Amino acid sequence: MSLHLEDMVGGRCIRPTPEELENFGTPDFTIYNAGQFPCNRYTHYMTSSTSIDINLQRKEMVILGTQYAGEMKKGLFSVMHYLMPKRGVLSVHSGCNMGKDGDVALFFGLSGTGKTTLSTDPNRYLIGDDEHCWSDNGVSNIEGGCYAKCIDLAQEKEPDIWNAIKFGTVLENVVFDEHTREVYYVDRSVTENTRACYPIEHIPNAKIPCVGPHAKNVILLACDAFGVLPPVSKLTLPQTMYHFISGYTALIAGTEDGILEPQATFSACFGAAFIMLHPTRYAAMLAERMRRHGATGWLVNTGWSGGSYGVGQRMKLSYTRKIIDAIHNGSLLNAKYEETPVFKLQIPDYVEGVPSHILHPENTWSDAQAYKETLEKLAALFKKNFENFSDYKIGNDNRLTQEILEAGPL
Ligand SMILES: Nc1ncnc2c1ncn2[C@@H]1O[C@H](COP(=O)(O)OP(=O)(O)O)[C@@H](O)[C@H]1O
Ligand SMILES: C=C(OP(=O)(O)O)C(=O)O
Repeated sequence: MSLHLEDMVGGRCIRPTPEELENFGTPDFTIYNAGQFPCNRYTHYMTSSTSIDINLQRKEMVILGTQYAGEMKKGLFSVMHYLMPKRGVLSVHSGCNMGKDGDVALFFGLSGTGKTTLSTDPNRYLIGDDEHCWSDNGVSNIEGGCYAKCIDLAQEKEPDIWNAIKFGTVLENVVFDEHTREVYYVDRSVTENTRACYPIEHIPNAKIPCVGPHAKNVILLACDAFGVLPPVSKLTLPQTMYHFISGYTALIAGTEDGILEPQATFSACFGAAFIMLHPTRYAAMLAERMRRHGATGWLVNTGWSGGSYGVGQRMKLSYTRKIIDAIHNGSLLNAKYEETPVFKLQIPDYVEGVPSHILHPENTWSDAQAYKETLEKLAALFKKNFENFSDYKIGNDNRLTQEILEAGPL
C-alpha cells in the first residue's frame, strides 16, 4: 500500500488551526523523508542501508532507506527527549488517559507491551497512546493521533481502534482486496508490524486538547517472556525508579527487524532508543514529580504466565484490563499485599474479575523447580544490567540513589 506522507504526518503531529497556519512562520523543525533512497552502506560505521540522522543545531532530520512511517514520529520523539528536559519538562514513552474525576494514568512500555491497547479505554478519556510530556502544569501529548498496531485486529476485541479506522486513517503495510477494499488484518505477509495511523479525534472519548492534570498512577508495562513477574505489583518510589531505569521487557515479534519470537531485553526508561540524556536524568525528574504529586507506581506484566514463552501463554488481555480498572478506581490500593521473595514485589490478594491464584506466578507453573530457577535467572540478569547505573547519582542527594540500589532483586 502506498504511503501518503502528508496524511501520515498529519495524523501524527498536532495540526495547527487555520488561524495558526496564517502566521505559521518558519517551521521549528524539518523532516526530509527520502525513505525509498538507501543510505550509503560504505560510510564509516554504517551497518545497514537505513539511516535516520538528526541535527539538533540545524533542527533537521533526514530519513533514508526505510519507508516505515514510525521513524518520523520516533525521530521527533528523540528530539523532544533532548529539548524538553532542558526546559524542565519530562518527556515519557507512555500512553496516557484520564478518568471522569480527572485521575491521570501513564502507561510506560516498550513497543508491543500494551500502551495503545490499554490507554484506549471506553471508560476513560484518551490523552494519547505513545509520547507525552509531564511539566509543572500536568501532562500533554506530543502527537495529534495514534499509530496502532493492527495485526489480528478484531472488532469485538478492540472496538475503539476498529471504529477509528475510517476516512482520514492511513493503513500501513496491510494486505487488502483491491476491488472490495476489504482488509485482511490477519495477513502478516508484508510484516507483522502493520499499522493504523488515525487522528486522535477518531477516538470518541479523546481528550481534546490532549492535556490533563498531574499523573496519579504510573504504570510500568513489562512484557515478561520468562513468565515469572506477577501480573501486577504495587511499587515503592525507589522500586518504581529501579524498574524504570532497568526497563526490563521483551522485544516482541515484528516490532524490530529480525525479532521473530519474544526476547528478553533491558531498555532504559522503557525507551532506550529514544532517550538523549543519561537514563538517571529522566528517572530523577520522574521521581521528583511522583513524589510531589503523590503518584503510585505499579508494575504490570503483560507478558507470559504459566511458564516462559513456548510453555506458558501471554497474560489474558481481559485480566490485564481488570487489573488496570482496579488501579484506576483505587480499589487495588485497598487490597492486602504480600511481598515476594527475590524481587520483593508487593502482590495484592484480590483483583476483581481476575482469578486470585494467578496473581502469584508460581501457582501457574506446573514445574515449581523450573519456576524458581527462572526467577533466579531473571534476577541475575537484572543485577548485571543495573551495574551500568550503580555509579550514578539520582536527584540532589545520595539518599534516593541508595534506596534505588536496594530496591532491586536480592
Ligand atoms: N495482557 C495483555 N496486555 C496488553 N496487550 C496484550 C496482552 N495480551 C496480548 N496483547 C496484545 O499485545 C499488543 C500490544 O500492542 P500495543 O498496545 O500496540 O503496544 P504499544 O502501544 O506498547 O506498542 C496488542 O496487539 C494486544 O492485543
Ligand atoms: C512506532 C513505534 O512505537 P510503538 O510500537 O510503541 O507504537 C515503534 O517503536 O516502532
